[in-house]
Amino acid sequence: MAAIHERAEYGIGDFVLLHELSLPAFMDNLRLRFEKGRIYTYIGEVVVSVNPYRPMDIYSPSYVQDYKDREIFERPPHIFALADNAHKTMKRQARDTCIVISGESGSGKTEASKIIMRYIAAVTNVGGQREVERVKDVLIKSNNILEAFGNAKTNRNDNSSRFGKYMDINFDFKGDPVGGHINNYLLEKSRVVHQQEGERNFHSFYQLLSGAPENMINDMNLSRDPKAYKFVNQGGDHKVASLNDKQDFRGVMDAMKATGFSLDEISTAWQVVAAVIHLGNIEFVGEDQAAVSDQTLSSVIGKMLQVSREDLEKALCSRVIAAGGNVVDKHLNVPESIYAGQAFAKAMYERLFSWIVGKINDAIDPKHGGYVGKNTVIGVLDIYGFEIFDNNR
Ligand SMILES: Nc1ncnc2c1ncn2[C@@H]1O[C@H](COP(=O)(O)OP(=O)(O)OP(=O)(O)O)[C@@H](O)[C@H]1O
Repeated sequence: MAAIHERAEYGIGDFVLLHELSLPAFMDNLRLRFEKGRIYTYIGEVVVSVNPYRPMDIYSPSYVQDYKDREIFERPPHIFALADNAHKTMKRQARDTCIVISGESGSGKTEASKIIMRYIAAVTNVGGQREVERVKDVLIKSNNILEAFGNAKTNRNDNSSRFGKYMDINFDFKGDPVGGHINNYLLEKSRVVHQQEGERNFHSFYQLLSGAPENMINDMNLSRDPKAYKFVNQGGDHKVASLNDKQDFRGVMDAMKATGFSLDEISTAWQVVAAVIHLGNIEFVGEDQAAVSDQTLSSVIGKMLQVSREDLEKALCSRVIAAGGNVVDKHLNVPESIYAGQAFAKAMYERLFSWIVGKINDAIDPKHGGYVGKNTVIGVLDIYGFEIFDNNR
């Protein structure tokens, strides 16, 4: 049992063995263990994890070896044991397994899912097959891309996932990863046009502004200062000490290339981000019939989206109505056009995100590497945490 491997001073390693089953006893044990640097505690086969908010030297290769092919209660509580158990069960019983990670925002769910993936990557493919290495590489690198476009700084977490993720990793009969699939759901698209005090838009916007090379910035008619753009400056200070947007931009570019995005596709993705940034600054004039006030700006956005200025303005300032078999364009007034612009920005960004996830899925589709045999999956559900907003949109 877990307790055998840890001295009493570290508290009880499995809550099932607590002498008294009460909330205070539970919390006292959790606190004691945390103070002694033990962030993981079991409740049977469930792992309770307390976010240390500091790097811990407990994920190195020697720890991987300590947990590899062991039974869950053989070693002190660790998320590696859970990952190993899922992998072993799947292999031994040829049965699909699922790991559910839940907790409030900032509690460490996404980090936990990455630790699980890195553990699985470390203990598989002893044979060194190239395709398995490629799949593992894409699975790990795709996190950079997903986080750039789907994570944001919130008041609770500098790198908060603003979408839910369910990821399947497919394994062959030997237990080596041969592919995967990511289901994303409920991207918080309202953030594209509105951020609360102290929060930011998705990282991608700031990464583009600070990391893109000069010629790209010029081609997109951008200035580097987020304060110049309404959709990215509502939360106040855009600098986040724990993030390096410039460096992260390069990381995302590398990850996109490694995942199989063509240069053209990468450029298109950033152009959509630039178009959204510019869209926030569009203003409208007019009484009943709104018109875009700065046509130079609508030309720039049109260029990013490869549509004419006229078509873009029409999309923002009118809507199509079908009545009695007739289809007519109805002019919008200024508030309606502002609303249309915001809806357009949100829809475009959401589609961009889904398209990116689709591209990653193409790259890790088991059939991509020619795998046709039977496979089993480990599913990892990382569902975003609960928060209380001033305004729940
Ligand atoms: N095991 C860990 N070791 C060290 N630091 C950690 C660990 N887990 C989480 N952290 C720290 O806590 C931060 C928040 O964790 P994470 O983003 O995983 O939370 P989350 O539960 O996924 O939040 P959200 O629901 O907002 O996405 C991380 O950026 C990291 O700094």
